[in-house]
Amino acid sequence: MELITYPFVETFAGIQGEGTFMGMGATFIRLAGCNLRCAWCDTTHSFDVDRARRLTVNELLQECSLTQPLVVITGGEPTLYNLQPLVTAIHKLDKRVAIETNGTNPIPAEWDIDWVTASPKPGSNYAINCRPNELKYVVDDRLSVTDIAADRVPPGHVYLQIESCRPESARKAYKMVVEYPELKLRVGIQLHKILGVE
Ligand SMILES: Nc1nc2[nH]cc(C(=O)O)c2c(=O)[nH]1
Ligand code: SF4
Ligand SMILES: [Mg+2]
Repeated sequence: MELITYPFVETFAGIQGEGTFMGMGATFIRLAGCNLRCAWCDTTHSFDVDRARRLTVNELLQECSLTQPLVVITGGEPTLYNLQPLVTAIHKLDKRVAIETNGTNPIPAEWDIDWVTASPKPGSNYAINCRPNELKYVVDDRLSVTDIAADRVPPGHVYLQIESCRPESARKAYKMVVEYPELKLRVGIQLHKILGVE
């Protein structure tokens, strides 16, 4: 049987900079390739699948030092690949697995991912085709409150993330939280960018 390989971009130990687990020590695994092209994407270096090294689960785990309690699989769009073998291997090392997805693809329950962060994007008309634990919307000029699917996650699990630290985005996120209290939104930041780390 042919072993599954993943297009590998980078790994680093740091802190989860976004969402519910913000500030927690995390090992990041970034895979290449994305089915969208967002105007303000901050990981365009993950787009080129052809240039990425293809690693088996074992090779990937050798590459990463899984020192942190949480492992965040991100991209790009990591759901383009069957993540089940990778998640199973990480669980055997007694680590929890979170994923960062744009929400366009279903995530099979068999993958057994512990925490799904979906960040619906304008390029997919804010599609959510998985079952997220939390939602993260980048507040750009286009985002409207009608795009926000607060009913898809438990109350208080929708983050309005400020786009590229822009003051207009921060003001818009603030206003949305205050004007729509019934949606139980939260302003979200990217702590790693404020701290100047990866
Ligand atoms: N520190 C840190 N936290 C993150 N949370 C989600 C990230 C991502 O790029 O998906 C990310 C990232 O790139 N760095
Ligand atoms: S979905 Fe994420 S990785 Fe893909 S283009 Fe948009 S911001 Fe970049
Ligand atoms: Mg990032």
